[in-house]
Amino acid sequence: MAAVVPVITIDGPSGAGKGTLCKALAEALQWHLLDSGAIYRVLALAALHHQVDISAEDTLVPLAAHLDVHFKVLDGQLEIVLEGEDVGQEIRTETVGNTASKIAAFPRVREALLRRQRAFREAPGLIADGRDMGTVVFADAPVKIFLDASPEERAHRRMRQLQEKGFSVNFERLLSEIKERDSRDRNRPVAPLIPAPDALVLDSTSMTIEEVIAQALSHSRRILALA
Ligand SMILES: Nc1ncnc2c1ncn2[C@@H]1O[C@H](COP(=O)(O)OP(=O)(O)O)[C@@H](O)[C@H]1O
Ligand SMILES: Nc1ccn([C@@H]2O[C@H](COP(=O)(O)OP(=O)(O)O)[C@@H](O)[C@H]2O)c(=O)n1
Repeated sequence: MAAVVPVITIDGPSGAGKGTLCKALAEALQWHLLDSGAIYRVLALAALHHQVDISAEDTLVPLAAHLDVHFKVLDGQLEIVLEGEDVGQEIRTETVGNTASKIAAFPRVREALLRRQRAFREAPGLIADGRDMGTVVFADAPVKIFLDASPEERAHRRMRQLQEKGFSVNFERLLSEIKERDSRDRNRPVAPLIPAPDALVLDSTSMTIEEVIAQALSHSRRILALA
């Protein structure tokens, strides 16, 4: 029987540091990486491009099922290609993030993206970044981490990150968007954002990136009995 490929799931709200932690874990362990939020963001962008009504689940489901998206690594950089176009930058705006959060509340949209996400599980292992990685998509994962931080800290982090990318941002608006998105992600009936019962919960509000990485790595190594 083929060995089950191990998965480390990292779930949590926007700006908690999931992407940063996942990249560091993937590099340290030389494992594959799934940014599931990018898939929801690409779907949101496709819906906006095609002027699909984002409140209509019936029209979003076929779009999700046939989404023409490819993830390519070029010169060590991840390219996200939607219908032949690199959309790596375009999907990072808060407008796209908010739209993603709205369409992610539809159960059949989530269902249509399940197989695509599970296909990332390849040897030697996968680091999976999202909201429902440990509760739904990879519920059998041996290592689950729920990364959190206060909304204010997350809004500060997001503001600095967006400013570095050249976007102009308003802190108060960002904070209220983060709170609105949190509430939608936590309160939806399907795959809500909650820690899996067997997840290690890390509150990174007062932790440096290095501390978060060190704790996550030692927890993972202990469970997976890695050197
Ligand atoms: N512990 C931390 N302390 C300070 N800044 C952090 C920390 N973790 C991540 N960041 C920064 O916060 C921003 C958001 O992190 P990111 O990994 O994109 O979050 P997420 O994927 O959860 O939305 C990035 O600019 C990142 O460098
Ligand atoms: N596994 C996932 C990943 C993202 N999402 C949705 O997609 C949106 C964008 O995800 P993201 O991970 O890129 O967001 P950030 O945490 O980077 O802001 C989230 O607000 C969620 O609503 C989800 O529902 N399930």
